[in-house]
Amino acid sequence: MPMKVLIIEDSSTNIGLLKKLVEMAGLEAVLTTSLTAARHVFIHSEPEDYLCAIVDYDLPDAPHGEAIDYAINSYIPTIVSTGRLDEDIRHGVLSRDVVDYIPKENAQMYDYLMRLLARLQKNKHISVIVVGPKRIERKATAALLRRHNFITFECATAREADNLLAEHTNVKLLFVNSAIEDQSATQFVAGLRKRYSKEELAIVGITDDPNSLLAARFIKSGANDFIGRPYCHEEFLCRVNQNIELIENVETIRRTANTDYLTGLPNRRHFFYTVNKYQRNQPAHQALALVDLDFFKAINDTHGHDAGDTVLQATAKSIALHCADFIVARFGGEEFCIYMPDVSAAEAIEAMQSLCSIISSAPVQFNNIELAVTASIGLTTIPGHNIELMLTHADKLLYEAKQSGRNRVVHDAPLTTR
Ligand SMILES: Nc1nc2c(ncn2[C@@H]2O[C@H](COP(=O)(O)OP(=O)(O)OP(=O)(O)O)[C@@H](O)[C@H]2O)c(=O)[nH]1
Repeated sequence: MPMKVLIIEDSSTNIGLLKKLVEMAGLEAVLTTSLTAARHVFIHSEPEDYLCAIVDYDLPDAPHGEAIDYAINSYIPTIVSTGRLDEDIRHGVLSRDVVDYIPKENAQMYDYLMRLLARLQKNKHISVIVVGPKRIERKATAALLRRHNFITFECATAREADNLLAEHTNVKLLFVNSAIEDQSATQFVAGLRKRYSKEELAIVGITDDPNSLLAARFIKSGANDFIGRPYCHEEFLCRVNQNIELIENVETIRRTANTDYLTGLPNRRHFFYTVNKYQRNQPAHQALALVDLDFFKAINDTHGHDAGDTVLQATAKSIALHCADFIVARFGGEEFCIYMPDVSAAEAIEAMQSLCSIISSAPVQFNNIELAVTASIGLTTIPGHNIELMLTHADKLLYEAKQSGRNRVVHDAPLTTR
């Protein structure tokens, strides 16, 4: 079920626009036109059902931001929309615990709102650690982050921060105060940088003395960024988002570079990288299979290239599902590769024979036509071979499978294991 967004807005034009934006973000818009109506709707709800509220600053029954207080006190992260933005209103908005504000007059701001909604959804899965000697300051920073839906952890020392990092895998951002007590903050940052790259973990240094040289020292020690206290909330948010987005962009580039565009399976490059990592541990058992669709050219020639693509996607799905414990990749064309670490020859033979049957017994649907598909599989199970040698062997066995009639597995396991 999609999460909800509570909209409290009295202008019918804006309410329609906000509804559309919220729905475009894959969320459910709950529309109310006054504070009274919002109270009525929300009384039957749980705060957990709501991703956030978008609240008009100035409503007929709440002219001074009272609806904002209502949403915040109901534990819903609150975004304020406002038609006027003089210094008084800006101060009135930012003195409350809001996520952000959007001035209504600017069309660009709706684009900003879309990004904010996406950000709030993603942040629910991102952890941030705040390290600093003073409890009250840590709590204030963590509260600011929680407003944006981040999962937060706080600690006083570098040692505790190390433990938190070891315990939690989805930490993407770490704030460290320059005055931590058990280690110099810059040494701590330099140590972290040996273990976590800038694209894995963003580190932001904090100092109470913005005029010190600490900013440069933090950055030179490997911090991604630096911020002085007391924070300007808007600057704080911009820096948090910028650092998280950088990490996400690198993740996207990495994922794209490692993935086959048509099937979504890992590509050849990623396959080699992963298998090499496994082989460093010299597994006692290992097997490798090359899976090649039979007469695939005929499917393209008879039904068109889109039909061929659909068959490749369906086959990739079957392989991924059936070989979830193995490392699989699309090698190119109609050829897939499966590396099976720590499985005996007998288990590998059984897994590949069953894959072969699964492919041949499930014709692929394309434009109301059933396309029969079969695959030939070359499987090598000889221990101790490196990946290149395994591929050469599997390729020869695949050739034998094709020559001896297709739709079969040919392997090199000794007779005793069969
Ligand atoms: N639709 C589609 N076709 C592709 C793609 N990549 C390669 N092909 C086609 O796959 C076909 C492979 O043909 P062949 O190498 O002759 O293999 P085959 O017809 O399966 O014959 P055997 O392997 O001997 O059973 C070629 O026609 C390629 O153009 C792709 O991404 N999509």
